[in-house]
Amino acid sequence: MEHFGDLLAGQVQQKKSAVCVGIDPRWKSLPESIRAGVDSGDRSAVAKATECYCREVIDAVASVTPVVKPQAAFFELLGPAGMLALAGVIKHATKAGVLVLLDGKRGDIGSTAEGYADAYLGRESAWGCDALTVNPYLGDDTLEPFVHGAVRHGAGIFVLVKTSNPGSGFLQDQVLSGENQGQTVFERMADLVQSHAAATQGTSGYGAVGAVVGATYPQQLAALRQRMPNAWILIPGFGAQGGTAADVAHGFDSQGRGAIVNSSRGVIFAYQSEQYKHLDWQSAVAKSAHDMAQQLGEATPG
Ligand SMILES: O=c1ccn([C@@H]2O[C@H](COP(=O)(O)O)[C@@H](O)[C@H]2O)c(=O)[nH]1
Repeated sequence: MEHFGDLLAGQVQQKKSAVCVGIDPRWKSLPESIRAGVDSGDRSAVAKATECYCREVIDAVASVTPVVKPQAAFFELLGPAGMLALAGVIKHATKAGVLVLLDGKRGDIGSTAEGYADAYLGRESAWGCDALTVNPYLGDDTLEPFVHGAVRHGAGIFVLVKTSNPGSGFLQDQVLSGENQGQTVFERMADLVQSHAAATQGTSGYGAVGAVVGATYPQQLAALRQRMPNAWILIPGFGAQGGTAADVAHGFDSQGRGAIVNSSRGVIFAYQSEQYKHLDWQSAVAKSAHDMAQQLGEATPG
């Protein structure tokens, strides 16, 4: 079984791209040609059309995208039919040679966490994902089952450390007292992630346990890169949330490795922007992913 950290490193190297395309299929933003004739009140029909759109997005970006990140929320809101669509999207990406990182932000008490880990992680699991985002803020005991599950199933996890949203400082930037005096909550979390990443590292030097750090906090991203030398960093917040290529460059190591940068709306709805309006929607999506890969390549070291 290939080690997840090495598998991702291999894919990034092969495709010469650190782009992670986020699959957040908001129905109202889908191309007119996909929505035509579909009753927006019929969840089953919407889910089928959504799956169709997501498959076409994946085909358009597969050559330049080592990994896609379906956002569970946009499938869950379509009910059971949406979950079937999600399963179809995961299978399609896998067949297209693209790794699947499901953005489900799971987290619960240990025994339940074990259930989530076994449900989602690894190609043989019910959902067949290569990786999953995990919310660790219930405590270290709730992270462990995900770490063990990832190792057992040859998969990876990305743990929320410093999230991209404006309110992330409310809890994550709080300074601790006592044993860890002076550290912020997110630094303490980063140290926990690094210890799991080091313990699970493969030949690439990167582990099966990675971190989520927002592009919207470039200074913290730079510091966290140093603090977690063995952790892959998933960087959301590029594009639509304001993060730039110069901002995310801080998340890569000195050889330009160790990070993947997510853009959802900026890529999958590229046909809505002035820049790509002259293209058909699939070409607009493909071109924006290529342009993003180029921008990242130019901004990163190595
Ligand atoms: O800190 C975080 C963690 C996750 N996300 C998710 O990433 C995408 C971002 O979408 P854009 O359209 O590129 O803004 C979305 O699914 C978020 O839930 C994040 O933004 N920040």
